[in-house]
Amino acid sequence: MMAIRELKVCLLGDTGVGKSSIVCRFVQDHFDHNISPTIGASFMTKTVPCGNELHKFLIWDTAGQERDSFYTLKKWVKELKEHGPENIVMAIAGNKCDLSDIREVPLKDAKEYAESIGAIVVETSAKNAINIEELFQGISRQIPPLDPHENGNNGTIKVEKPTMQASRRCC
Ligand SMILES: Nc1nc2c(ncn2[C@@H]2O[C@H](COP(=O)(O)OP(=O)(O)OP(=O)(O)O)[C@@H](O)[C@H]2O)c(=O)[nH]1
Repeated sequence: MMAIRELKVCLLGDTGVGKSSIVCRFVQDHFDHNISPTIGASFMTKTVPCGNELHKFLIWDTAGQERDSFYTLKKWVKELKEHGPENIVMAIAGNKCDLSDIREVPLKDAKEYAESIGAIVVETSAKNAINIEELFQGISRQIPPLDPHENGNNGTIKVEKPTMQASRRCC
C-alpha cells in the first residue's frame, strides 16, 4: 500500500511555447504538430510513483497570450511570489530544445535566472520527448516525503497501484 499525494501543477507561459504539448507528452506520451491553441484552460491528471509514495499530478494547462516568453516568465514569477502559496515549487521548462539552432533565450541566462528565484530549470522537447518526465520528476523531488507517523491524517489516500488518466483528449 502506498500513500497518494495530490500535487497541483499550473502551466503558465506565452501562447505557442508548447505548454499543452508538454502535458500531452507527459500524460499520453503523444505529440501533435497541429495541436489547437488552448481556450481558457484544460485539466489532466497523471499518477507516478515517487519513493514510497504515489504523486498524483493535477495539471491545469492555461491559454497563453503574449509573445515574449522570457519577459512573460518574469511577470508570472513576480505574480506568484506576491500572491502564490508559500510552499510553491517553480519549474522553468525551456521547451522546443530540438530547435536549438533558433534559440531565443541563452541557456546560461535561463539558468542564472532560475537560480536567482530558486526554481528548477530544464530544457525540454515535447516533440522529441526530451526531459519531459524529468521535469515532473524534478517537481516531485521538491516535495518533502510524508511523515510516516502522520499516516492517514493528512488528506492522503492509500491505493494499490499507480493509475494514469486524462479528463480530455489533448490531441
Ligand atoms: N519543434 C517543436 N515544436 C513544438 C514543441 N512543443 C510544441 N511544439 C509546437 O508548438 C506549437 C504550439 O504548441 P502548444 O502546445 O499548442 O503551445 P501552448 O503553449 O499550449 O499554446 P497556447 O495554448 O496558445 O497557450 C504547436 O505547433 C506544437 O506542435 C517542441 O518541443 N518542439
